[in-house]
Amino acid sequence: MSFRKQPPAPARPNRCQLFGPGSRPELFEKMAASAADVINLDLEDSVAPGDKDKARANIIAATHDVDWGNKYLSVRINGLDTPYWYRDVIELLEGASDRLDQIMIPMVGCAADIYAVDALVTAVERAKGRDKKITFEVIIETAAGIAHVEEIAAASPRMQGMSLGYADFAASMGMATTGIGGTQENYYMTHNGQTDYPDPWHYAVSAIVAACRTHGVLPVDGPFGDFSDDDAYLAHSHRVATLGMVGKWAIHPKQVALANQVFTPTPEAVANAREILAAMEEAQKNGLGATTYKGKLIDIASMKQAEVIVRMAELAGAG
Ligand SMILES: CC(C)(COP(=O)(O)OP(=O)(O)OC[C@H]1O[C@@H](n2cnc3c(N)ncnc32)[C@H](O)[C@@H]1OP(=O)(O)O)[C@@H](O)C(=O)NCCC(=O)NCCSC(=O)C[C@H](O)C(=O)O
Ligand SMILES: [Mg+2]
Repeated sequence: MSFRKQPPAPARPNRCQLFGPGSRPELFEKMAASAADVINLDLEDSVAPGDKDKARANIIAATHDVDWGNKYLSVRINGLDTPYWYRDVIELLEGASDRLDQIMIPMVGCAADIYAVDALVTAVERAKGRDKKITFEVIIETAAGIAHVEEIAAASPRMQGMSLGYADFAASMGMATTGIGGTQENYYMTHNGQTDYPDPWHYAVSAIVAACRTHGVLPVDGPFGDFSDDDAYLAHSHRVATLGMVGKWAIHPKQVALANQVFTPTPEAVANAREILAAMEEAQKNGLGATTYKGKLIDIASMKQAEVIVRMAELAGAG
């Protein structure tokens, strides 16, 4: 491994991020009562242009009036190409309580976008004497965002999370689909009469995971639009969990349990991981760097893989 050790990601559960429009305050208590680890109150695309000011006021009030328990509370501001984002930042940081944990920045295309928001956030925090430093999550959802994904992951010490935004990403890349995540009807292969549907998002997911793991940021999967299809949500979530993502958005409350199911290691997976660690500990006592477990090779790298599973379970309170 490089002499530069890979920094750990933030040690907090992030299995599911439940979204809700700031223009629908009647949902806030329901979101707070959900099993989601993270709450994303939205000022961007789920809020109509005419409702931005009212949504902002609703969210600021909710940071004072709603009991969010131990959830990580995040607010998605508007993109830097809009006339709203600077008011979102200023009014949130001048008016929200210190229950606010994070600002989510959409449509990020380069490190300078993060620099701009960081400068404004830092100034208002200082002006208002806010001791609790706001963290950042970004959404990678444009061609520029994926092209510059690593500089974005490294752009600020506030960076804690990075999500893939499927709808805007597909539009920005010029993809011939209106699907939001999952396999796509026209992205298929045929051979000897057999048709398979590979994953059209694999490159973006892997690029985000690599950038995040290099810089100690949580890689998170964004929305899955068809909330009537649980099986497809689960399949998509298992794919991105296998590739290294730690959680997924829920755009409807019924998706929360599905995300928690996928991103909480099963008792069997945790037991298996712990047995691998025990087998390697025994091997190393006998001066061995590699041994077999259930008839397969395990070595020091297997310990690191097992530690990922155990750590995920511990963060989810299932360790
Ligand atoms: C998708 C929805 C518009 C559906 O709303 P609605 O029709 O009201 O839902 P239901 O009637 O099925 O509601 C059933 C019960 O659940 C409550 N509910 C609904 N939504 C939520 C929620 N988000 N959190 C908590 N509770 C919720 C209803 O009140 C009902 O409760 P009850 O009557 O007591 O049984 C709506 O779910 C919604 O707006 N979801 C969030 C959409 C959103 O935030 N979108 C932005 C993120 S995705 C995105 O922006 C794309 C991304 O950037 C990209 O580019 O890919
Ligand atoms: Mg988007």
